[in-house]
Amino acid sequence: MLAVRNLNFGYEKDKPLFKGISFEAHEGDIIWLRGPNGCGKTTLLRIIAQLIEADCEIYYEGRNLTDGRQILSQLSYIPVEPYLFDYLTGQENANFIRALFDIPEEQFNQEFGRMIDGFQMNHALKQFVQEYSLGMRHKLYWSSVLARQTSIILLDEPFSSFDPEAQAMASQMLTDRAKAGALIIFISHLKDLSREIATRTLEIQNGLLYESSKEYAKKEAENYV
Ligand SMILES: Nc1ncnc2c1ncn2[C@@H]1O[C@H](COP(=O)(O)OP(=O)(O)OP(=O)(O)O)[C@@H](O)[C@H]1O
Repeated sequence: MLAVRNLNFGYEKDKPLFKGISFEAHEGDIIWLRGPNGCGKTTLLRIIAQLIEADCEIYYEGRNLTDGRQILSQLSYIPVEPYLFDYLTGQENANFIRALFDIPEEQFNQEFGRMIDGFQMNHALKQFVQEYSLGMRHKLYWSSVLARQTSIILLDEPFSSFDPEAQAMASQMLTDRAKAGALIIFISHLKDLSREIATRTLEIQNGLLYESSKEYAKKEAENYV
C-alpha cells in the first residue's frame, strides 16, 4: 500500500538523520515506530505526512508519486500537540476540521458523534478549547480528524495524554480501523499498550531502520523504549 524508498534526510547537511532507509507497509498493518529520543521518529512521520520535504521516492497503491501531495487525501496525521483553535469551542473546532477536509456532513456527524460519545466528551463541546486539558484536546482532535476514515493514519504519541479508559477505547478504535483495511503507524513510549496492539515494529537506530518481529519486540521492550 505504502512504500518509502531511499530516504535520505538531515536538518543539517553534515548530520544525516536517515541514511537511505526504505520500508513497505500494507493494509491492516499496525506499525509501532520506536527508537531512542531524537532518533527521528517524529521526523519520519512528518515526512510521510508531507510536512517536511525529503529526498526519497514514495509509492502509494503501487504508483510512484512524483508529487507526494497526492497521498494527502488518504492520510490523517495526529501530532503530539493537536492543531486546534483555543478561542473556538470544541464544536466550532470540529466544524472547522470538517469543512477543511470537506468531510460529508452525514458521515462526519455519525463518526464524530460515535467517538465523542465513547470519549464522554459531549458535555465539553460548548466549552472553549482554551479551557480543555491535553487529554480533552486529543479526544476532540481524534474524533474530528478520524471521522475522515482515511486509509493511512499516522499518530505521534497517541496514548500519553489519555486515561486508561480512553486508552482502551483508542486502541480498540485503531485495531478496528486496521481490520477494516487501514494502515496505522504510531510512535509511543508506552511499551505495554504498544506491543499489545502493534502487528509490526520498526526501529530507528543511527539513521537506519530495522524491522523486529513481534516476539523480539516483546523481549526488547522490557529493556528500553
Ligand atoms: N525543525 C528542526 N530543525 C532542526 N533540528 C530538528 C528539528 N526538528 C527536530 N530536529 C532534530 O532532529 C532530531 C530528530 O528529532 P525527532 O523529533 O524526529 O526525534 P524523535 O525520535 O521523535 O524524538 P523523541 O523520542 O524525543 O520524541 C533531533 O536531534 C532533533 O533535535
